[in-house]
Amino acid sequence: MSEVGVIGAGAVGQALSTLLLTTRWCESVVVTSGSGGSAAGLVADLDDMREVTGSPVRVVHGDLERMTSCDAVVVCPRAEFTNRASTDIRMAGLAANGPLIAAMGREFAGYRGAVIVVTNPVDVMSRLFAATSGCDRVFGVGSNTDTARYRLILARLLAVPTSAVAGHVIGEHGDHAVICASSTTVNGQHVPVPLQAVRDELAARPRRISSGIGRTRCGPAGATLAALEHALGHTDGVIELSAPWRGEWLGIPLRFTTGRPTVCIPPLDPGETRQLDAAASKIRSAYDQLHQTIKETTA
Ligand SMILES: NC(=O)c1ccc[n+]([C@@H]2O[C@H](COP(=O)([O-])OP(=O)(O)OC[C@H]3O[C@@H](n4cnc5c(N)ncnc54)[C@H](O)[C@@H]3O)[C@@H](O)[C@H]2O)c1
Repeated sequence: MSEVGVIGAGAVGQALSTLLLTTRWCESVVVTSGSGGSAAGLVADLDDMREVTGSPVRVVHGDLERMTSCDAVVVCPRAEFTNRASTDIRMAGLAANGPLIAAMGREFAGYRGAVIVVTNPVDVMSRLFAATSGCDRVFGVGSNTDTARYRLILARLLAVPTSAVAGHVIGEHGDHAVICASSTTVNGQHVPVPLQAVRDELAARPRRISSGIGRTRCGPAGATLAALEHALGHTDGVIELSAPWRGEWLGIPLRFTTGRPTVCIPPLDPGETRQLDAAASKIRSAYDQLHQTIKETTA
């Protein structure tokens, strides 16, 4: 049994806490939010759900210090800003969310649990949290949602069940996502992937969700739950998460065995290799720029 901390009681934090209550593998969920009001509201709402469903999972409101005794912490706050970007939408959160995540990371210095970062741009924020906290079990959620969407889209385009499709989306959780088409199989056979159609739908899907229900929440919450289950050793298997690799941070497949990850990059063709290099370089330069700004403003 374990205790999970959720930092941020917005769309993702709410959907994730609900999932944690219904999946029932943890003992308690500790929730915190910026003003405290949303966390208190969420705790009361979940208490009601707990009573109705008979879930054994306790939900409590706690501060960041309380979180450091949790087995795992999910970092999903969002700083106040208006996102007016029409491309590279997730990267638009860099300047607003960076100082918030850096400050939070410092609060977790010496923390030994697993940290799952959701806040965008997630590949940069995961690296920032790892650098400021010194924690060595930090993973970012994003490429696993992209991979799930890829499998759904390809299955629909090829009229096969999703279970027949094996493939990954890696790199940036954003405009520089790399579709590993050359290693994708359907029923174990390599297939031609209609790349443009897949890319168009991968870009359209989050927009459709946000314009319909305000924010993406259920997919990312599911992806975060899966990341927690792998990082805490409840599930073994491969999952695409943002993690360090060859001096860079980006979404890559990790094979977890009892909570321990090993990198398992699929074979890439030359075009995919170039795309992955471009994603790594974009994430690195965004991180370097942010790191410099934070250093100057905290000096
Ligand atoms: N990586 C992914 O796959 C993925 C998917 C969806 C959303 N996201 C990102 O996750 C973040 C959260 O998204 P959301 O839709 O839940 O946002 P939201 O605006 O609905 O909720 C944000 C929450 O953060 C809280 N918060 C603000 N400052 C805080 C602080 N200092 N301490 C604790 N909590 C604080 C707010 O009170 C609010 O409860 C965003 O950056 C979003 O872009 C990432």
